[in-house]
Amino acid sequence: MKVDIHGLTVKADDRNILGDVSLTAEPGTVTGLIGPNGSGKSTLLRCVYRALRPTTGRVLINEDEVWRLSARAAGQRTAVVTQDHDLDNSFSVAEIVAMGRLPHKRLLERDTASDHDTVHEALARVGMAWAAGRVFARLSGGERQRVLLARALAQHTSVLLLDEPTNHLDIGSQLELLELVRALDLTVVVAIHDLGHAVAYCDRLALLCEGRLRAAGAPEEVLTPATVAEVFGVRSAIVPHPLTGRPHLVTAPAG
Ligand SMILES: Nc1ncnc2c1ncn2[C@@H]1O[C@H](COP(=O)(O)OP(=O)(O)OP(=O)(O)O)[C@@H](O)[C@H]1O
Repeated sequence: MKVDIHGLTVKADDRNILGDVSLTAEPGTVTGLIGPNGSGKSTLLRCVYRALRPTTGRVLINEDEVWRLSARAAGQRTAVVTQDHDLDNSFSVAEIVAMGRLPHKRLLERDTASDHDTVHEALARVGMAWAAGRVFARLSGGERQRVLLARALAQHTSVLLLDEPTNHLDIGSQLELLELVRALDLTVVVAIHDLGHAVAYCDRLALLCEGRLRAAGAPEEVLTPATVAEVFGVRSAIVPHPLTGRPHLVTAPAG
């Protein structure tokens, strides 16, 4: 499913925290949202997953405006992994992941054998099958992050939104998660700080700066040395990675 963002503006405290942002994420691609702290990445994602109504503008998922969909219909299309979660401390990991099945179930419908299979497949996919019976709140930050990704995968949506998914993860787990996300064949929109990861793992990038879309397109078109210097204040170059041959962004302090 395609995600179409048209003229999104969000005003708060008399200022535009997003100003007239338009962007399309095509099916089967990974779109990276990049930009300095406070540039509006999370706000943009929140508008897509209906946590925030924009002041003006629209978000369409497969031609349907998200606020015209029921919460259930929206949950069948879009899954999200964010940094802030407010989950009851006593839930087990399997119970947390099973929540991903809720948009597909009727009120008070019990979990089926197929739901259990989906939960365990999703946990296995993120390397957390061993933790199914553990208490979610007692996991490490990185383990919790992987469980929340499993919950999103168990939701079986076409669109996956990720807000800083590699936070808390060690470098091996970061690369594993990014490889997994890239192989999913979903419409993925991911807010990501690490520009090296953004270049290596995203098909397209959207660079936000003070709530405005500064540039969008292929990573090499967006992260030119001039743009990186202007927006982030560092020198940069995109070079072939010595180990993988993939494009790789290297940075150095401004000279
Ligand atoms: N509800 C709100 N009321 C007022 N200002 C807000 C609100 N939500 C976000 N902001 C402000 O909007 C700006 C954009 O915030 P947002 O969290 O979208 O940025 P971000 O690019 O995700 O930042 P970071 O990289 O630091 O996570 C920030 O200046 C933030 O303080």
